[in-house]
Amino acid sequence: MVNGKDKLIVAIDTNEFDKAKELIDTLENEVDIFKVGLEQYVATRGKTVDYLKEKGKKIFLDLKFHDIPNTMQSAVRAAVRDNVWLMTIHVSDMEGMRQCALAAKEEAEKLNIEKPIIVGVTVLTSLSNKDLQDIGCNMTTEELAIKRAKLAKEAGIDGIVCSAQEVDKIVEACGKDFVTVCPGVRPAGADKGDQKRVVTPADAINKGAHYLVVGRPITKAENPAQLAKNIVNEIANA
Ligand SMILES: O=C(O)c1cc(=O)[nH]c(=O)n1[C@@H]1O[C@H](COP(=O)(O)O)[C@@H](O)[C@H]1O
Repeated sequence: MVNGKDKLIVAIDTNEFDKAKELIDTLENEVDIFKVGLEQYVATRGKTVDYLKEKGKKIFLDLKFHDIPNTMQSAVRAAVRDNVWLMTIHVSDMEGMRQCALAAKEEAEKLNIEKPIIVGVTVLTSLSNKDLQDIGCNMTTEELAIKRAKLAKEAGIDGIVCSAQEVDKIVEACGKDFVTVCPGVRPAGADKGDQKRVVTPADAINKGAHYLVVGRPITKAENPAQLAKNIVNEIANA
């Protein structure tokens, strides 16, 4: 039986530090891994990262770097120095991804600390096939996610972010040690919000996802700790 707490990542998407702190305190017994994303990081200038460190929690820094190779690798080095556990870049050109993978390794070795896991975002879970067509991409979300996962692996990135809808195909293509992080997770009957490719926690685990990212279903719940507990149990029983 898997430990649900090792698989659940809660996204603290709020633009106030006090609200983030309140959520972290409320969830501290149920959740070990928290995601600090763009909204929270920019609004609080990274203050939440410091608070999570004080609490001894694992930090997923989700800033989805995408830029020229030199800028990306330099930002990755800074994140390594901040000692985060996992971080995102976008699956982009091979040179950019290769430089990020190398930079993380070099910087961690220099500091003698554990290298953060680097994952590349394949196709956002808020996108559908039609959205891809609209921006000039004639592939399905699944085809593009698999293609990008293979590219990330070839470039030396540790894993990817994808919808659990396609995670089984990615595990098949890239192997079960290639880290898979799946947002767009919704307990049965929960509001989808802007997510289009959603999967329940149990189905995501059964399809091979290593980590599940859940935000609003927990953070907007009347009792976030209870919701987190339910999801942890659903993962463990999957
Ligand atoms: O990189 C991510 O974490 C991410 C990638 C993706 O494809 N889809 C996606 O929703 N996310 C993030 O996962 C979280 C999902 O939040 P909820 O939709 O509220 O559960 C948000 O913080 C998103 O920024």
